[in-house]
Amino acid sequence: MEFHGTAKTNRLGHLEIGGVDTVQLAEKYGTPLYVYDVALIRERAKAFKRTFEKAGITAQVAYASKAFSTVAMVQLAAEEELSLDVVSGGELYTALAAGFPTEKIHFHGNNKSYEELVMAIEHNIGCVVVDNFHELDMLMDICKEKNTVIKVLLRVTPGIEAHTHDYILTGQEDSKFGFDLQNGQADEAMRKSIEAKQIDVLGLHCHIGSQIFETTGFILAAQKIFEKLHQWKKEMSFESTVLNLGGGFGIRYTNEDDPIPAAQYVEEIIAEVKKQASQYSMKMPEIWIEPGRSLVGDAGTTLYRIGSRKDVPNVRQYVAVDGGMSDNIRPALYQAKYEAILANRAMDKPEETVSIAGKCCESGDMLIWDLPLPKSGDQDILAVFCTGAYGYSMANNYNRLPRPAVVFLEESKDTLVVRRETYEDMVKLDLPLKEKVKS
Ligand SMILES: Cc1ncc(COP(=O)(O)O)c(C=O)c1O
Ligand SMILES: N[C@@H](CCCC[NH3+])C(=O)O
Repeated sequence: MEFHGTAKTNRLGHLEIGGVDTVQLAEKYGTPLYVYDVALIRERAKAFKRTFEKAGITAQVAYASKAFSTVAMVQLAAEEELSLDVVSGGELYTALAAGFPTEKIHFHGNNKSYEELVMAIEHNIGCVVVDNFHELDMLMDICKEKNTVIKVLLRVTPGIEAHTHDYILTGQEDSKFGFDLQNGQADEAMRKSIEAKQIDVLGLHCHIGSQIFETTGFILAAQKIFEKLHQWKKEMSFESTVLNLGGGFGIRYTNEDDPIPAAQYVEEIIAEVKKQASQYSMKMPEIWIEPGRSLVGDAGTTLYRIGSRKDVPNVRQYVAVDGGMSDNIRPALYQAKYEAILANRAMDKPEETVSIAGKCCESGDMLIWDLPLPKSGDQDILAVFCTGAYGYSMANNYNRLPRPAVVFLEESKDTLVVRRETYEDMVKLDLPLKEKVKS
């Protein structure tokens, strides 16, 4: 199996990441445990930025924090001079708590509340990505009341079916997101925004989906958007200064995945935008992108301790770990596939095929089906790779399982960035009906 980033086997035969022995980490912090290879996140961020710089394109690379939003991660994004995409008051609050520069925050979401919009405006965030008419009206009201102007992008739906799981498609016509580019909605939104004194339209946004392996969808989206921009230039004298083509760049979870390098997505997008701008004699817009998964996905690994085993003769060996769909819901939600090894016996060859079960009370709580592993037993440490995106951020307390801690690894140092939830945390929001029931 191909390791990601700084992951390797050390002289004890253990999996090491960022120069730190993961077996020692499991001892020190307990399991399940999310660990991140910080150098790999930095490398991914630099690769995106470098590609724009090399091409001489003014750009913003906004980290889509929904992939993994914590104060430390947002601070890391700031260190790497990324912008930040937030999609809720909670993500915005996290960014503010991290001290992220507010002018580089972009606020997304298909149902932002009045309170969330007020929060965004009061903190002078960089721009709001407007999704629908309801939001546009609220924004105008709030700005009128506060006598201010808000910079916006209009999110458009270009009518493109990217090749990915149905649940993570967003650019198709029948989508809950954005103004439809073809049925007149986007035209109306643009007209309304241009007329409103409180709205400063920087340009358009579009996000076609997630875990996408080819550039065709991005190219098509750019073409459709430019067709529309050309029309708006003639009809409304509108020229876009920004074109945000979203995120969605795919990563390799298993050998079945064959993504192109980040730089290639960006190079092909730049080439198409240049071509379109020149074809319509329009100014080259700034290009913004919003990678989430491709910045943090393969930098994350989850460490579990193996517990019970169940043999279904001639059918399957179930091997259970101390986490599951509560810390990684992706296999249950999208039939997502992962690779894993035994962190404490990283050199051992596979001897059997087992299926990794979680500990939640659901038959569907299976993390990996048919995984080749060395003969494993109680207390072995299973390392599941590529859990850095939409793992911690989609974690939950089903069965009142406390969410795992998160540790950053870099230059042989481990730093706890999210502490493990405790049983006390599990009941801290509960309000009792009475004093403890006496037995
Ligand atoms: C609007 C928007 N931008 C960016 C992203 C990030 O996507 P990904 O993590 O696939 O890069 C998403 C999630 O799909 C999204 O909805
Ligand atoms: N949460 C999804 C991706 C959705 C991204 C947000 N639009 C995943 O784990 O793949």
